[in-house]
Amino acid sequence: MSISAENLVWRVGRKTIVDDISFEVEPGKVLGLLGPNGSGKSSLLRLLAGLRRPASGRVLLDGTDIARTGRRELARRVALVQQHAATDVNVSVEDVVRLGRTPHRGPLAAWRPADTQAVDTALEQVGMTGFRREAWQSLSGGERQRVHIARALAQQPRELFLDEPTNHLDIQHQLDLLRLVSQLGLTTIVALHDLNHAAMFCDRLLVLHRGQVVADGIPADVLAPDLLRDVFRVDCDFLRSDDDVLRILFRK
Ligand SMILES: Nc1ncnc2c1ncn2[C@@H]1O[C@H](COP(=O)(O)OP(=O)(O)OP(=O)(O)O)[C@@H](O)[C@H]1O
Repeated sequence: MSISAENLVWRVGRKTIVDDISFEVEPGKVLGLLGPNGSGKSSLLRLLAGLRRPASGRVLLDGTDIARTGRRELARRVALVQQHAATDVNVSVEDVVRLGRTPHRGPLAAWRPADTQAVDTALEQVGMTGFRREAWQSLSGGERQRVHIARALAQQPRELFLDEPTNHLDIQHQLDLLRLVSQLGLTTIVALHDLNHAAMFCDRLLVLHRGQVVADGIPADVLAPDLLRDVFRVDCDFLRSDDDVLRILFRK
């Protein structure tokens, strides 16, 4: 397994936000994290990336507990793009993406051709090469989102965690981004709200409700009418497209 969570629990005060969550992701697969607002998706991603310590349970990367992995080593291996990721003003797009190289470089190490290559490739992958000299603060919300993803890709992680990466993007860029993510070959965990996108681009889905896993499986099994009614409070019909992908039609 690339990454696994074992009985993860995270609390704030007396409130249990992540409640005994376990799952595994095979190398190179895309796991979609679904759930209503406040169900614990972002909290779980932060635990997986080592930004929060679980109250109990553990996160394993190739069988090693991340609590025993150094911060730098972890940063070379996993990248998290958070919602509303902030970046300092007065920097260029390229500067932001170059930050992704930090875990790979020593404190006084010279910038290497491999670093330039990683930055160039990452900008290209998200379609932002033409913006590299632009000021960060001049970008639209969607462009900023793509640059943050480029920074994560420049990190050249093996595990990529994305928290609602499409939420500022127009429909073309939403589809481009999810297509890119699904083709990278990285072990990816992506929190999404669009259930159709989850069905199109994820190998597996994990559905959270009130901090617990209520479904785990392939999209065709997980996205069932009962689950959508009970967890998301919506009624819907299902179709199969010509390319055999599930399509959810929401009722008015
Ligand atoms: N640091 C914190 N302190 C207090 N409560 C928190 C903290 N972080 C998260 N929570 C609470 O935990 C619950 C889950 O939040 P989380 O952001 O993980 O959910 P989510 O599924 O990502 O939601 P959304 O879809 O709205 O982004 C929410 O009720 C939130 O208010």
